[in-house]
Amino acid sequence: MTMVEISGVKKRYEGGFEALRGVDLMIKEGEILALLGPNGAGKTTLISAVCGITLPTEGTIRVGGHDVVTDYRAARDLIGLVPQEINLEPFEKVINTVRFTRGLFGKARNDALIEDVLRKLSLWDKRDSAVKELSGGMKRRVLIAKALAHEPRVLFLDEPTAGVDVELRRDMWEVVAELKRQGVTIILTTHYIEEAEAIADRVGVINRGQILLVEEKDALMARLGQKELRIDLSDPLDAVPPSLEEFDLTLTEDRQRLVYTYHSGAERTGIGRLMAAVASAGLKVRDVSTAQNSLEDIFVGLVAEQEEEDAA
Ligand SMILES: Nc1ncnc2c1ncn2[C@@H]1O[C@H](COP(=O)(O)OP(=O)(O)OP(=O)(O)O)[C@@H](O)[C@H]1O
Repeated sequence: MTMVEISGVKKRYEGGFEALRGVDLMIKEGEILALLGPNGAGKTTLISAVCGITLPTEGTIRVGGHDVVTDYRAARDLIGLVPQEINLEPFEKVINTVRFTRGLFGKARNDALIEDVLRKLSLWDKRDSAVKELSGGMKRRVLIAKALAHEPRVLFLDEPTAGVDVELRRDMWEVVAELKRQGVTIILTTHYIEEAEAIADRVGVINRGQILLVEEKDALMARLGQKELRIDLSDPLDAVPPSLEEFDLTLTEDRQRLVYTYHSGAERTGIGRLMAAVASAGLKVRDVSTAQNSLEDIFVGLVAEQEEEDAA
């Protein structure tokens, strides 16, 4: 079942800036989608639109089949939101803050559930502390607890681990894994590829208000796992020698470097055989180096493509 359905969504802010330029995205129930993108890409705007905080200028969004504009209440009831900015009542006790959120959503009091949420987020010992006494990382945990207090079916995490320590990051990942087991759909925005790698089923890349790619994480990771072996030669070559044909090498323009592409995760990379074949072909090697495709390379490539398209 499709849990979140975003069709043709555009958002133009007052003043004319178009933060979303036609977004289509389907998210299945129980799926974890990580949305990656540089600052200002439109991640927060998109989440705000799905949560009914920002009104799209064009397009429709449904959550659990409910239109977030015309059927706001029903859609919003399904959603938990962990915002990027900490917006807590400083003098309130942790436990009351979390209980209050549940009440806001019209759910009956459930102390066992609140205790469970607070324990999972290592907040139980702090339940009677005033929010203002907590560290920044602890406050972020409270935001997550609040979002979970009304048992959402869809959870949005807007850069949940930006600027937090490794321990909280791991805790958060565990909480996400458990929610997934319960069938909760999770959408998180992040700048960290390792975060997407750790928890996402699919990864989307957004830039300048457009989704540039949505791909199964494993496929994306396979692409990220591609490496290049660069062999610098002492003497320029006219062409790749026929004896090296099977390695599908490319010769760079200066004719002094052979480039071999392989998969770093593969059992057999073929590097040993290649080097032996290079020596047999009588080529003198001056240096070798390797380079890995990073998400940044993928970003840069996608962004360059997008700019070319925009210019066309
Ligand atoms: N209320 C607003 N009025 C006008 N422009 C806005 C408003 N909110 C956001 N923008 C602009 O829309 C663009 C997208 O912002 P958004 O916060 O959605 O990006 P983001 O991908 O979440 O970025 P970050 O990673 O920095 O949080 C930015 O250029 C931002 O300046």
